[in-house]
Amino acid sequence: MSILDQIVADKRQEVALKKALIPVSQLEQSVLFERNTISLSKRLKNSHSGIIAEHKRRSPSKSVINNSLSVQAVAKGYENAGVCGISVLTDGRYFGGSLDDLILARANCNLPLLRKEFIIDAYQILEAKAYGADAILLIAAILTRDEIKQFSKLSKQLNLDVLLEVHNEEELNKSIMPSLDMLGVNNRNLKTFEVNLETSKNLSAQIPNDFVKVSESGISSIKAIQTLKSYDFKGFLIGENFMKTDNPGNSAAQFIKQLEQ
Ligand SMILES: O=C(O)c1ccccc1NCC(=O)[C@H](O)[C@H](O)COP(=O)(O)O
Repeated sequence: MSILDQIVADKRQEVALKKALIPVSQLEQSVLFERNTISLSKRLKNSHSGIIAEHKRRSPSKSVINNSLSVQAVAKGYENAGVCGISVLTDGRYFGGSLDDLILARANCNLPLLRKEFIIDAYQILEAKAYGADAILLIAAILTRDEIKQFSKLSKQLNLDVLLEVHNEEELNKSIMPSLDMLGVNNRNLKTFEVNLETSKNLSAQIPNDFVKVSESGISSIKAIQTLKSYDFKGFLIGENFMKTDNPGNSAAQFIKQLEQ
């Protein structure tokens, strides 16, 4: 079984348990459920840097990245740096994240927040809204076309932006539909963890221009962003490169300063 299959199997158990413990009616009573969301895709369209900075403590490919910082400090640091949005990993078992991280990030910044999660059930989209997200991630590798349609339509009803993630042409072809806002190309193969920025470059021309193009994973240089921009990418999702430092906000600020020069 690949690690991705294992993550999804664990996620199904976790979601079943949560649904039994916290009913949808309770999620809908959250004060954040009625909040006006901020569109990440619109911000990216109008941004020069296009940086979506990630809060990431650890990962299956790198184990520990940074366990010593508070999500509050990281979110404030990223906001001060001028990033476009923040991605908050909420998976606990493999990434050391939680929904508490999402709500704490929400309380400490006014940026669009992406709930970075392995979404396999509509319940998790309601959770995202209840805990302060503005956007959700859908991963084509773990969903059928019908699920992508159902989940993205629900997200639009809740005013959440949708970032659909693909890694190859087959996933892209099965996924294209009007209820998506952003098309993300993950440079990391989630089955082997191999990272290659050529993946974004090779898929770009096949992504219709109606979608904001986002390149994800393995981005660690200004040169890489400049090259990806020439392939029409407007968003750049960066986790480890910022989080491995003592001050992710400062690292993001330096990055953005160099991009603006
Ligand atoms: O990061 C991993 O090792 C990983 C493994 C299995 C599934 C997903 C994984 N990462 C999620 C992400 O998409 C990244 O955190 C995100 O794109 C940022 O990547 P990076 O800048 O390389 O930290």
